Amino acid sequence: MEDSECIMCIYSKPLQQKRRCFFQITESTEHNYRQNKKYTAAGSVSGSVQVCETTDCCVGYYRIINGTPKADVLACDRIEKSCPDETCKAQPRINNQFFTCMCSTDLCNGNITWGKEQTSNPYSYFSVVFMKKAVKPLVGILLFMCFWIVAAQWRSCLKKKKKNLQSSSHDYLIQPSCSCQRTKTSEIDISQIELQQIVGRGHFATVFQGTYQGSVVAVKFLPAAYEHNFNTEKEIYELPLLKHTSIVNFLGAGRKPDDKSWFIVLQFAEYGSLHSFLSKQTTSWMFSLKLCQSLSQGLSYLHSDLLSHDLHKPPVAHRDLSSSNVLVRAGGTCALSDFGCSTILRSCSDPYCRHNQNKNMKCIQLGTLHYMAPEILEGFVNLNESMFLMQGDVYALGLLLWEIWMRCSDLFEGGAAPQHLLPYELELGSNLTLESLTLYVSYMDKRPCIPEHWELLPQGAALRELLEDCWDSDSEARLTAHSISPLFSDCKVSANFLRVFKARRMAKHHHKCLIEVMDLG
Ligand SMILES: Nc1ncnc2c1ncn2[C@@H]1O[C@H](COP(=O)(O)OP(=O)(O)OP(=O)(O)O)[C@@H](O)[C@H]1O
Repeated sequence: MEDSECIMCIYSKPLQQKRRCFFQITESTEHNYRQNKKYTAAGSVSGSVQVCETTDCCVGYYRIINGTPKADVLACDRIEKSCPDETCKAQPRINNQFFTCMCSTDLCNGNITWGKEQTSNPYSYFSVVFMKKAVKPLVGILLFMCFWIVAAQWRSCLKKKKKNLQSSSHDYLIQPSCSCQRTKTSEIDISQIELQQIVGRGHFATVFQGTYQGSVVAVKFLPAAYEHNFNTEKEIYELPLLKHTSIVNFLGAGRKPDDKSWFIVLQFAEYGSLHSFLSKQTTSWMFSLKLCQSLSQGLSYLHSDLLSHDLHKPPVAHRDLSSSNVLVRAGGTCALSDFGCSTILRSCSDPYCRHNQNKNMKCIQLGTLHYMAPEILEGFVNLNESMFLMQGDVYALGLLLWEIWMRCSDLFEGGAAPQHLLPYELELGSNLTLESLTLYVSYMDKRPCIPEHWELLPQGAALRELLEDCWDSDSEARLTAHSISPLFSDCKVSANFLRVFKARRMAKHHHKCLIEVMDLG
């Protein structure tokens, strides 16, 4: 009886079939070899059909040649994500020349479909885009005039509403899950600081070494016109619970009475920026791990959403991570700094909180170009989506780990690590442009070169895997900062980094450190 019930139950349930997608990888395209390999591994391939191993989505990468879409890559998607569309709807990538699509029915990626304003003929689509571009300003002016008249009538009404909002925002401050709390920092009088030499310059700031209340400090001066940057950075430092060993310690801020410049007083980092540190010296394997560990812990902490004793620290996306914005302290640990472009990711819709969120587009242009994630280069980042901003930081973290390991003498024969280079400096030169970088990183899907001989080192494969999982072109496929930092935690010095690292990777979401690091020194 039991047996027959069991058989009935098997036959009454439809067998869960795996998704089948068209498979094609055009070898002649410049689409990256590594990426192609990952698509090949996404399922078993038989001729032009792939049976997906882990996902229910088919993907297509198309480009327009003589007005016709030609498939570069057709395959199963590499990671599980939502793809509700039954047909493969075109999503433009770069300059409307490249399109991706994603869909969830068998063999749906064989045909790319076009949205309302797109047509099956991409030429017509481009002409629609062109028309839109040309007509837009005219329509814009007309609309603006209409709105201006209406706006005048509604102005007084809006003023009233704004008043109401401001008063309700005070109630809001006491809600910890979505708070805009700040810690009170004392204002510092510039006469209390004894300034010494300049130790750094950025796009906006000049940084001095100085002494304040008997301690060595760094004083970051911003010209009077950069009040917005000053306020953004100060606001981040004043968030409750922001103090962490891997985030530079904020001591206070103020304004100089003479030239009205703003200043921020920070704990002094003896080795300066990671950039200047790596330019001057190489590291041992253990030293490099210390740098990587503290760096990833700092980012994980910055991204965390913490609630402790009625204090709430919302997640923060740095958005300008680079080796110039990471400092190295005397103990050989990293500390994150320069939060002038950062965004506080509050999970609230209250306008009072929202208006404080930094959506400064200038930052995207000013942030060091080299570290910009492909989705940021392509302009596909929705500034309202926290995940995208944080995963942009993880991409930059991958580049920073690469930068550190490229200066680790234990990873090079005879200890001869190459001179320090920024990511993509070797491939694109020191004056790289947004266009060349977008083409290289986004379309060609290339990344900084990982030395081939690393494969022969016990930890080489693990390093490659970690880097590739940080700088994946698909932001959702990247590791998160929270999952990276435990990889370095409490690492005992012992043999076989690779074996234990692999185990660690399989248990990606465990928070216990499983890595035991090989000491090559
Ligand atoms: N606490 C510190 N200790 C030692 N050096 C520091 C410290 N803070 C900053 N510096 C030095 O000053 C440089 C510029 O600082 P910072 O990056 O904060 O300026 P910025 O104008 O905001 O930079 P960016 O051009 O990235 O926007 C750093 O790269 C570093 O060399």
